[in-house]
Amino acid sequence: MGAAACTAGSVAEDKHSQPLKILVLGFSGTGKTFIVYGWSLGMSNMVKTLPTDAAMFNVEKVMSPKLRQPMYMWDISGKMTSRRRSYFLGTQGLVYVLNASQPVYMMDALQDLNSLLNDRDLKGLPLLVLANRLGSEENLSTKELESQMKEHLKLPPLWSVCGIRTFSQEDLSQALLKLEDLMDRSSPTADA
Ligand SMILES: Nc1nc2c(ncn2[C@@H]2O[C@H](COP(=O)(O)OP(=O)(O)OP(=O)(O)O)[C@@H](O)[C@H]2O)c(=O)[nH]1
Ligand SMILES: [Mg+2]
Repeated sequence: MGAAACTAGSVAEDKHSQPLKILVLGFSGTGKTFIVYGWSLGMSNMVKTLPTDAAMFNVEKVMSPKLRQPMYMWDISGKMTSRRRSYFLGTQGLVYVLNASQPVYMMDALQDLNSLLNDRDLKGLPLLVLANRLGSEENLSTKELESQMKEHLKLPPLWSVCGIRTFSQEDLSQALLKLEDLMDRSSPTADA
C-alpha cells in the first residue's frame, strides 16, 4: 500500500478575513460526512455516520490551523440531485470525494465533477479531489485519477488530488492542509 501524501505546498498566514464556505460533494457513500466529521472532531472522537438524507445537508465548522478564519464545510447529500444547485451560491472552494475502492465509478464521478466545474457559481474555484478509502493495490491510484482529470476535465487554476487511506488521521490532516493551501493561494491578496 503506497503513501497517500498530497503535493507539498506552502501556506502564508492571515490573508482572508471572512469565514470560508467550502462545498463538499460526491456520490452517496463516498465518505463526505465521515471526512467532514474527521476534520471537525478528529478521528479519535469520530461518531458513526449515517447516510445523509436526500433532502439534507450538514454544515460543520472546521478551524483552520493555518488560516485565521474558520472554514464552513457544506456537506451535501450525494442523493440530492436537482436541488443541489441551490447550495452553490457564495461557495469559495470545492471538495469532491470519490470512493477509490470502486474505480468502476470513476468516469461517472468525473462526469459529475465536470458538470460542477462548468457551473457558473463554481467555475474557477479552488478544487480538492479526495480519493477516499485508498487501501489495496486494486484501488484507483491518485496518479491515475490525476491523469484522467487532466484528460477529461477543464480544471480550475488551483486544484489538487489527495488520497485518504481508510481511517487515517494523518491523511485527513494532510488533506486539510492542502485545502488550506489552495484557499490561501486563491485569496485576492495572495502573491501573484
Ligand atoms: N471502511 C471505510 N469506511 C468508510 C470510510 N469513509 C467512510 N466510511 C463509511 O462509509 C459509510 C458512508 O460514509 P458517509 O460519510 O456517510 O458517506 P457520504 O458520502 O456522506 O454519503 P451520503 O450522505 O449518502 O451522500 C459510513 O458508514 C462511513 O463510516 C473509509 O475510508 N473506509
Ligand atoms: Mg453524508
